[in-house]
Amino acid sequence: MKIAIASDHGGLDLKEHLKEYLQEQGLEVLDLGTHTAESVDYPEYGKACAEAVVSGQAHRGIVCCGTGIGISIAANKVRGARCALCTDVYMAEMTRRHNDANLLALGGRITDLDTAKSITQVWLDTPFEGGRHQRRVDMLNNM
Ligand SMILES: O=C(CO)[C@H](O)[C@H](O)[C@H](O)COP(=O)(O)O
Repeated sequence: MKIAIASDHGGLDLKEHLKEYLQEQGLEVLDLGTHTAESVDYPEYGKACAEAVVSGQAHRGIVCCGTGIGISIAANKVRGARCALCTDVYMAEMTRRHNDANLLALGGRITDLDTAKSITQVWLDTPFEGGRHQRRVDMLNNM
């Protein structure tokens, strides 16, 4: 599986650690930046990551900013993106089971690395349930 990953400066450290974590598992990572601690604008990075997923360049995407909020808002502006900001593993599980979330947002200033790794693992491993949830995802996709 190929994972696109992007962050602003507030999510940079978390992005770098998660990139390493994903690569250790043999996953291919498409790193869309940012690459330095210089202040940048999260909309650009959220958009780039969501576009990589929606276009099929990557299977899934992970976006990080300080809280995960701004960059998730940006990603969700891209048609076909279903980006879920998760702060615990239950949210990660449910957003895969019910929302078929194709992007995960995390906050580098609010979620510690071990928790972020657990969230990421559950989000990677949990399948979409389909059924009644497919109808709702179709509604989201048609908005
Ligand atoms: O978008 C955000 C708030 O939800 C992110 O946390 C950003 O990383 C943050 O706004 C960046 O703030 P900074 O003061 O420019 O570092």
